[in-house]
Amino acid sequence: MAINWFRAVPKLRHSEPEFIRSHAFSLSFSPTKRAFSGSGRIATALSSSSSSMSYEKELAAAKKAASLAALLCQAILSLSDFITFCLRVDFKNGNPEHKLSIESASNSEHDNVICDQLRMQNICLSKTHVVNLPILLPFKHLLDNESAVVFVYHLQETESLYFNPDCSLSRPMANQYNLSSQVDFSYWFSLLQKVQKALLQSDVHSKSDKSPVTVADYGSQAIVSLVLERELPCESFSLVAEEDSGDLRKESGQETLERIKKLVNDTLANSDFSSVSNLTTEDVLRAIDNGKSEGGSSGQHWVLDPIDGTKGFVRGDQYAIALGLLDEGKVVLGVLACPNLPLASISGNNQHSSYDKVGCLFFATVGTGTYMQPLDGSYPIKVHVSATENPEEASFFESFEAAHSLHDLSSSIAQKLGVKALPVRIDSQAKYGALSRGDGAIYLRFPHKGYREKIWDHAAGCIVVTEAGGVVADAAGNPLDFSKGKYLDLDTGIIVTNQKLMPLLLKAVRESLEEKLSSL
Ligand SMILES: Nc1ncnc2c1ncn2[C@@H]1O[C@H](COP(=O)(O)O)[C@@H](O)[C@H]1OP(=O)(O)O
Ligand SMILES: [Mg+2]
Repeated sequence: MAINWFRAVPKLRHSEPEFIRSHAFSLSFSPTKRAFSGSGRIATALSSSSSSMSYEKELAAAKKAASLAALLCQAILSLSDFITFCLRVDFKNGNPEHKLSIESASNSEHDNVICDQLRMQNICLSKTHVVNLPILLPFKHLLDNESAVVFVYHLQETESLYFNPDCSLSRPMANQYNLSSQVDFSYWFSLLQKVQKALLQSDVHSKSDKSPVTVADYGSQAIVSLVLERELPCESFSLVAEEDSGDLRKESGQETLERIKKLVNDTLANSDFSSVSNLTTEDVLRAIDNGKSEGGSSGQHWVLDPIDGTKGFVRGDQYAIALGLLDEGKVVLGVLACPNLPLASISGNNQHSSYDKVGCLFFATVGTGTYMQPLDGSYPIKVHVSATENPEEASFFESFEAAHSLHDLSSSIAQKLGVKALPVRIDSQAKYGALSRGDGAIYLRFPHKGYREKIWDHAAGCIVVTEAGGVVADAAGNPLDFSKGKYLDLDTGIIVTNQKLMPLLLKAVRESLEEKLSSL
């Protein structure tokens, strides 16, 4: 039995009559489900928060926009004519120069170029072969590197093979294929040597303008921009976003633009925005270019990363659609859609989860806490950062990509703190989401010298963590300043943890940075 809780029209900052009518809602509490439910567009948000109504309208629009963009990205990932195969060889020696990455689209020039090159090497590599190819080779001999990771993709299947310096395979791959380090890799060694030669000879590792990530990036930005504009009609709508339409307006961008238009229209047609789904290419370009704002310290600015963690997206791992709202230079609202993030904990200590349910939406408004909602639309729950005071129990997150953050420095900091667990390496602001629900207790990010952090890479994540009780700071302990335009003014790194661990973490960071400096 559901108890009728109340029926109300929320107090609004902007009081358009039409808006008020459409946002009247009813809210009920079900003792059996122990949850609120409701009708009306912001009932879900209200069921989880009643203390501050000021950003409800924006939050509802942002959740909708991010969820739709996530849907678009997932749809793109599942399109068979986009990702027929992708072979990526990533040398884990911390040197970004040593990367070899192929993205390919069916019947595209890339497929043909790769296959031609391989044929010249007497390797007949059809798409099926690529998919079934268990690339088991000792990269150590091949490239004289410490270790290597090879990813083979086909549609949504992703297999990650970890090779250790002794040529053995790391789990779970070894288990999956029932292999041991005694397996003779010599055949694969010679095959892959040829594959590598072919790949290096072919000029295919430039980003294709038809690559799924390009289409998803632009498509996601167009959708978020359209939904926000539609839901929040306001003269001073301002969006600071990563992409602009420059390349799409060129002759060479026309085919990609058509694909984006179709995917955006299809996504909108299947949503409650079906009335906006007949967009022309000009509409799409205009929506993308809405994101040209520079941000700053006055007024309101939406901040969007349409696909944060593009490397993870291509690899089939973690990525996020990250949307924040700045009000007078402060982040007041954040939504993170993480389509591949398991609902269960991904902490280094969680050995048991099968991760069969994925897709999380994290959202927070200032002063009301952080909520996590499965992307399938079921009820949100309030989340909190880990309460641990003991660094030995704390597992920590860092970038998957060694090129994005100094793994050695994180390892030195973790060692000083006495952290026992291995680092959890995942892409994108999904790290902030996972941290906000206590999967791990620390996030360390130390980009290589010269890299400038952008506001869209941290705005949403920052409020999601702080509203869950965490602290986000630069390496000196200062809060991040989002009021300076597109960039964060940082020259060190970003550290995140709970309030109790922050003093210890800051001390370890300071000592490790000093050691690093003195060793130069
Ligand atoms: N050299 C770099 N150093 C640090 N971060 C980078 C670098 N290059 C790109 N990024 C950005 O880091 C973010 C992903 O970080 P993480 O390693 O945590 O997944 C992305 O926003 C990515 O940009 P982009 O969004 O353009 O791919
Ligand atoms: Mg990003």
